[in-house]
Amino acid sequence: MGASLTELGSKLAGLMFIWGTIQQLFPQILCKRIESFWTRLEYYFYPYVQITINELTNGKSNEIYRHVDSYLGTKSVDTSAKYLKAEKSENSKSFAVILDEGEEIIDEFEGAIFCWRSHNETFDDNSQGSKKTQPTEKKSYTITFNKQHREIVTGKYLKHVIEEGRAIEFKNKKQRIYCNDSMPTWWLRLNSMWKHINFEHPATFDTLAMDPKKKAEIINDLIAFSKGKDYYSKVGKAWKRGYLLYGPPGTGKSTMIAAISNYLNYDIYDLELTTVKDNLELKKLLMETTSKSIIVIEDIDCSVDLTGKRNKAKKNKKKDDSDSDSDSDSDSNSDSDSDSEGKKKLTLSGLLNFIDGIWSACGEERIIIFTTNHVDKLDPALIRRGRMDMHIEMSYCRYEAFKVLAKNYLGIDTHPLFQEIEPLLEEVNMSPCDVAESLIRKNTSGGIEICLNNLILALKEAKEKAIEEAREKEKQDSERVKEENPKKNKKLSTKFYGRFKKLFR
Ligand SMILES: Nc1ncnc2c1ncn2[C@@H]1O[C@H](COP(=O)(O)OP(=O)(O)OP(=O)(O)O)[C@@H](O)[C@H]1O
Ligand SMILES: [Mg+2]
Repeated sequence: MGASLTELGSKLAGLMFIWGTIQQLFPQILCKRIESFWTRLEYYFYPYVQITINELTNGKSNEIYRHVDSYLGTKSVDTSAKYLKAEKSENSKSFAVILDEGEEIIDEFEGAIFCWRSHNETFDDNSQGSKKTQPTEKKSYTITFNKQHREIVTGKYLKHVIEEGRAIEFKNKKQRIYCNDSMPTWWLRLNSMWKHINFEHPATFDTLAMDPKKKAEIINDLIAFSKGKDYYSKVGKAWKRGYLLYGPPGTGKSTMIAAISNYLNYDIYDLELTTVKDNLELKKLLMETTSKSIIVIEDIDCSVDLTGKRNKAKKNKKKDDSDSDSDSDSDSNSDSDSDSEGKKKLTLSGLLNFIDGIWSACGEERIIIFTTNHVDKLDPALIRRGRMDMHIEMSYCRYEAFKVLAKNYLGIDTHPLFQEIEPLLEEVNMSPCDVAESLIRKNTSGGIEICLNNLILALKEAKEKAIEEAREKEKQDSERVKEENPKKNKKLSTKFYGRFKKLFR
């Protein structure tokens, strides 16, 4: 097809030359007649249409060109094209193979054939008005197809190419982690409120130690979310999802965020609430986040005092009207939002609006994650379902989670010492972080067995310590009860003594 098109092109160029000569020789009316006849002839004999996609339009980069580039990059590897180029951009994880100048690719879509050709013209540019001309490159792609497929191209095919290209770019793009910093106002007027670096955390769901059922549930939820564009628009909900990760220190909450980011290839916006001045700044920060991203607020219980004011408001309300119920929704919070000096500041209702207010729908496909060590300290409105859709408990390391760590750190699926470790892990509350610490010593101390024995020792010590602490606590509690209610205790003991006597009389 490519060769026939080239031949036809050169024949047409010849005919155009003849046409130019005719135009000079014959009067205008005759020329018009010949022109319309020529158009009909051309339409009959040359049934192809061509669309050009330039790299630059009006001096700016053309987004469609980039998507076509990515799309053809994947196609070019399994075609007969001989001259290909390998390129890697700064923001890409891997290199891309693209067509070299003049190469052709035949693509098929819904039974129609499309011929893509890459062009690279170099010309002397003196558009700046300077005497010296600059050699400038003009890159483009042309797509040639039979005119009967015009509707497929404009209706479906180009859309398909752009979407596929965009998906390839997204898959190859390097993830970034953004953080907000306190900056002077003049700086923020000129720059973004977020600073970023590339995110290269090695955590994945495979290396994350947790109950496999729970892990599968989370992965399925993430898949459903990332493919849920149509569903969310059908039910009329903003395309976002909230996850609350809670559990003791070292149980993998931050690691889970990295695993989610790597799984979905989303950027992370690590929101530091303590540097946010007020609700307006929070809103601006939200507006500067992009789609396909994770907004994270770590240790939300310690970030700012979001619960204090609310509790105060509740207490006052209770005082005024002891019968009335205290509502736990954001609306009830508005009174407590302005502080006593009337200054605007960051409030709980500001944060609630950030999560699911009307502004939260700017941008789409976003995940919001809160982490905390103390879930009970959080305001119920902040974590109610719909805001934090999935509550995930990151718990101490049990046997199933240990097996993942053993595989990661020691490269083993089973070992005779596992039999001894299993019951200990069910009894002892040890975080995956501490278990990993025993296993990571493999390189310095030698063998697998030594690592496992170290772990057994650590578990036994932790068990002893826990028993000791429980005993101590029991002792303290009973002493406190005795101190607090000596009379009551006396009464109770005489009462029980009386009954006891009755029973055994
Ligand atoms: N579930 C886990 N799976 C794999 N590694 C884990 C897990 N939990 C902890 N680790 C290891 O322990 C280290 C600390 O974990 P991480 O920072 O994710 O804990 P955290 O729950 O966020 O703790 P904190 O509450 O103190 O922020 C990590 O570097 C990771 O290697
Ligand atoms: Mg953490």
